Amino acid sequence: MAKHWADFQYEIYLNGMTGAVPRLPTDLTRLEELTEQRLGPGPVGYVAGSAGSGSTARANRAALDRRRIVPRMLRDVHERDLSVEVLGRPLPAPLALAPVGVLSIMHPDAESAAARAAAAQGVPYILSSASSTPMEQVAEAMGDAERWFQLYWAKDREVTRSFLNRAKAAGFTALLVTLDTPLLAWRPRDLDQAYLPFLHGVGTANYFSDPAFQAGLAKPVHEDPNAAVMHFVGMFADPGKTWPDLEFLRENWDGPIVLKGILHPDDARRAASAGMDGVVVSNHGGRQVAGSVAAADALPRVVEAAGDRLSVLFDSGVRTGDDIFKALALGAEAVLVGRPYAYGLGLDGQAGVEHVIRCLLAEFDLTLALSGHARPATLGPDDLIEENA
Ligand SMILES: Cc1cc2nc3c(=O)[nH]c(=O)nc-3n(C[C@H](O)[C@H](O)[C@H](O)COP(=O)(O)O)c2cc1C
Ligand SMILES: CC(C)CC(=O)C(=O)O
Repeated sequence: MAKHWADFQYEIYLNGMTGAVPRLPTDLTRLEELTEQRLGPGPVGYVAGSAGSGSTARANRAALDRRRIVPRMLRDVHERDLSVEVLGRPLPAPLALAPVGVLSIMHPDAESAAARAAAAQGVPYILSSASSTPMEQVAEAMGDAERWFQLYWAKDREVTRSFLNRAKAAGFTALLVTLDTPLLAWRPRDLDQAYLPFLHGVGTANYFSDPAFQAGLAKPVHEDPNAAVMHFVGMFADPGKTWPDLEFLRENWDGPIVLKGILHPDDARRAASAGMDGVVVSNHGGRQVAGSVAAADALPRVVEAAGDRLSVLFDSGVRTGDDIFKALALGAEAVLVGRPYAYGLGLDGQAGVEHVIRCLLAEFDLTLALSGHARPATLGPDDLIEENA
């Protein structure tokens, strides 16, 4: 019998018989405010912030909220199985932790704690290129648990080649290449506080520990850390890249490659033609293009363009189990969640991240059951209506 994630609900109630209540709220939309109270506006501002006036982040939420579930009755949901296969890998549920860099601004155990939480709950951890902990150290914290690597595609080919070799050697099985961040967007919350973690050397661990990166420096990192930071800023992304450049990645990575940040169906078609394995429909949680299409509004057209040639994953705005239901009903195979687990980490370390995963999946399991489904595979567009469409 598959695990029933919904059992977390009764675990909480039964613990309550001895006077215990959850350390963190089970409505995950409350985490941002709590984290800000606990950690102050600087770091939380970086995590919570988005591009421009925040219209894309708001649109992400509105597009999910506007879609309403139409539950079905009497369909035997007694035994349920949330497991799915994504990129040829069996997953216990259609959820992975999104790549979120610079996590040491939230908690000293940073990515290692988040990765351990993902491993404990069995969901894939996607490590950011801009992590505050070197990839080998995070991999070690995870044992043989499922891990994927997110690539910021550097200007310097040798650094990219070196990252791919290191990630492979450290057991990362899939590569997510983020395409929506060739430049850092206009982010007023960070600008108004003049706060950017990278300038303080946070989020540079993979680079500073990399022989190919070090080869580009006049002096070792510890002798001139400011020069190392400026070298990172100048090379971590490359606005000059075009579609034919993907060949280099295909040649240097033999596992699945997924393009993150796809919103237009033609870009999904190009991804398939370029031999990619999947896409993440994402607007980077509203952090890049202000005024962008909401990720959930872009999803159906990308799913149609992808056909059976690409795996389609989804992120940007997922906060609840019913959001996962909606993304899957619109055609995503799985979702990634970003900020909520970063807040969980900030509030309670590894346990906080595990709390976020368990809440999301318990609520998804219950939403699935209460709407007449025993498995993610039976979800489809008929399960939703769009208000005011
Ligand atoms: C603080 C922060 C750092 C992030 N760092 C990265 C990163 O290094 N690489 C990447 O591809 N996406 C990064 N993202 C974007 C996430 O992977 C994901 O697309 C986004 O958070 C999803 O939206 P959500 O936060 O609403 O769940 C970051 C997001 C946040 C909030
Ligand atoms: C700009 C990156 C290095 C980090 C990131 O993706 C983000 O802050 O959204």
